[in-house]
Amino acid sequence: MQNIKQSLQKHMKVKMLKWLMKIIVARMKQNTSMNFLMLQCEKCLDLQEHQLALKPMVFIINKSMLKVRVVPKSDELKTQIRTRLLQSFLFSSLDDRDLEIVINAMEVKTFEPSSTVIKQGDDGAELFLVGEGTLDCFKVMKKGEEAKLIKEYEPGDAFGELALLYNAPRAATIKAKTEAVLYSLDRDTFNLIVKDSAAKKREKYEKCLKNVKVLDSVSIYERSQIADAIKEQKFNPGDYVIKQGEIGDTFYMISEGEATAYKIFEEGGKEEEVMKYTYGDYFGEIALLKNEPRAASVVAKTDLIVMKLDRNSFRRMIGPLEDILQRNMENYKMILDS
Ligand SMILES: Nc1ncnc2c1ncn2[C@@H]1O[C@@H]2COP(=O)(O)O[C@H]2[C@H]1O
Repeated sequence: MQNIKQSLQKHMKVKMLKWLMKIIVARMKQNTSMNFLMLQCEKCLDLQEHQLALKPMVFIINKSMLKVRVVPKSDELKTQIRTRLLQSFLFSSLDDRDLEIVINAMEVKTFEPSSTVIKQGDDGAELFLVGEGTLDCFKVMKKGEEAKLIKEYEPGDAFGELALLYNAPRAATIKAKTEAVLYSLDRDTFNLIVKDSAAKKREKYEKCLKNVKVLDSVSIYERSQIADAIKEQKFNPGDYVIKQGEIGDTFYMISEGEATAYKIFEEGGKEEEVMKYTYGDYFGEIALLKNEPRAASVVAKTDLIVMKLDRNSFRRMIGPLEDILQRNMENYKMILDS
């Protein structure tokens, strides 16, 4: 208790400290949930003034009180887990401190080829991150039907998050295809560190992604995975999002505003408008599909917000839509030829 008090002292005034210590003691006595404690903190604190103090404070409380799970492991293993976590979309928005907690809590589990890791319909209490090996995901779409193979997992992919996010039974069956080394994360640590930000991100971007026409054929589940991988960027009118001739590593979808594409057709020539983009449109795919420099510039016409995917996410999420993208690329030619 003294430790908690000392750590908290660094972050807040005496009055607030007294109040917070009261809550902590009450929480200890009643075993109140962390969410309840957070709610009380948010209600009672003037967030404007104390927003900065809130995060370190909650972190300290979490660490001190929830006895954050630590599974002892070597530095080498920690580095291996970190590498995989950084490849995973689900964990992409965690800061270093949260990553450290997740790494500490993870447990290594190995599975023989053909063994079942998760069974559709079961209760689930852990999420898995693939360290090594590949796995298959099967789903029974309608009662009485055979399970269909819907997905393959490779190192850096995470699965088993739905049961934890939505307190639902396992939505699919996952079987090891090769020998698999998995890092399992327990429900409590997931709830504490990953759940809120992951759920908010999915909710926010799933809505915008529904308006991206090229993703019409993508399943609801795949759309939520794209949401995990998205990074957002804002531009002012006149800003260049993409410059013709540059190397490109990013795919863009517009969630707000408008943009215009310009192309210089011959050396020393002027930029000519070739395309207009609005809400739900995408651009930046040619450089990624063809491994060529940017074929045109794209400039923000209004205030612009884009959802970005990097090359790796694009390959894994949008790559299967290559046919549609190629067909759409033909449209550019038609516009330019007409
Ligand atoms: N189309 C899909 N529908 C539901 N779950 C899927 C699908 N594709 C992959 N999965 C994964 O399969 C996992 C099964 O366990 P969960 O329901 O906890 O979480 C699920 C997802 O991580």
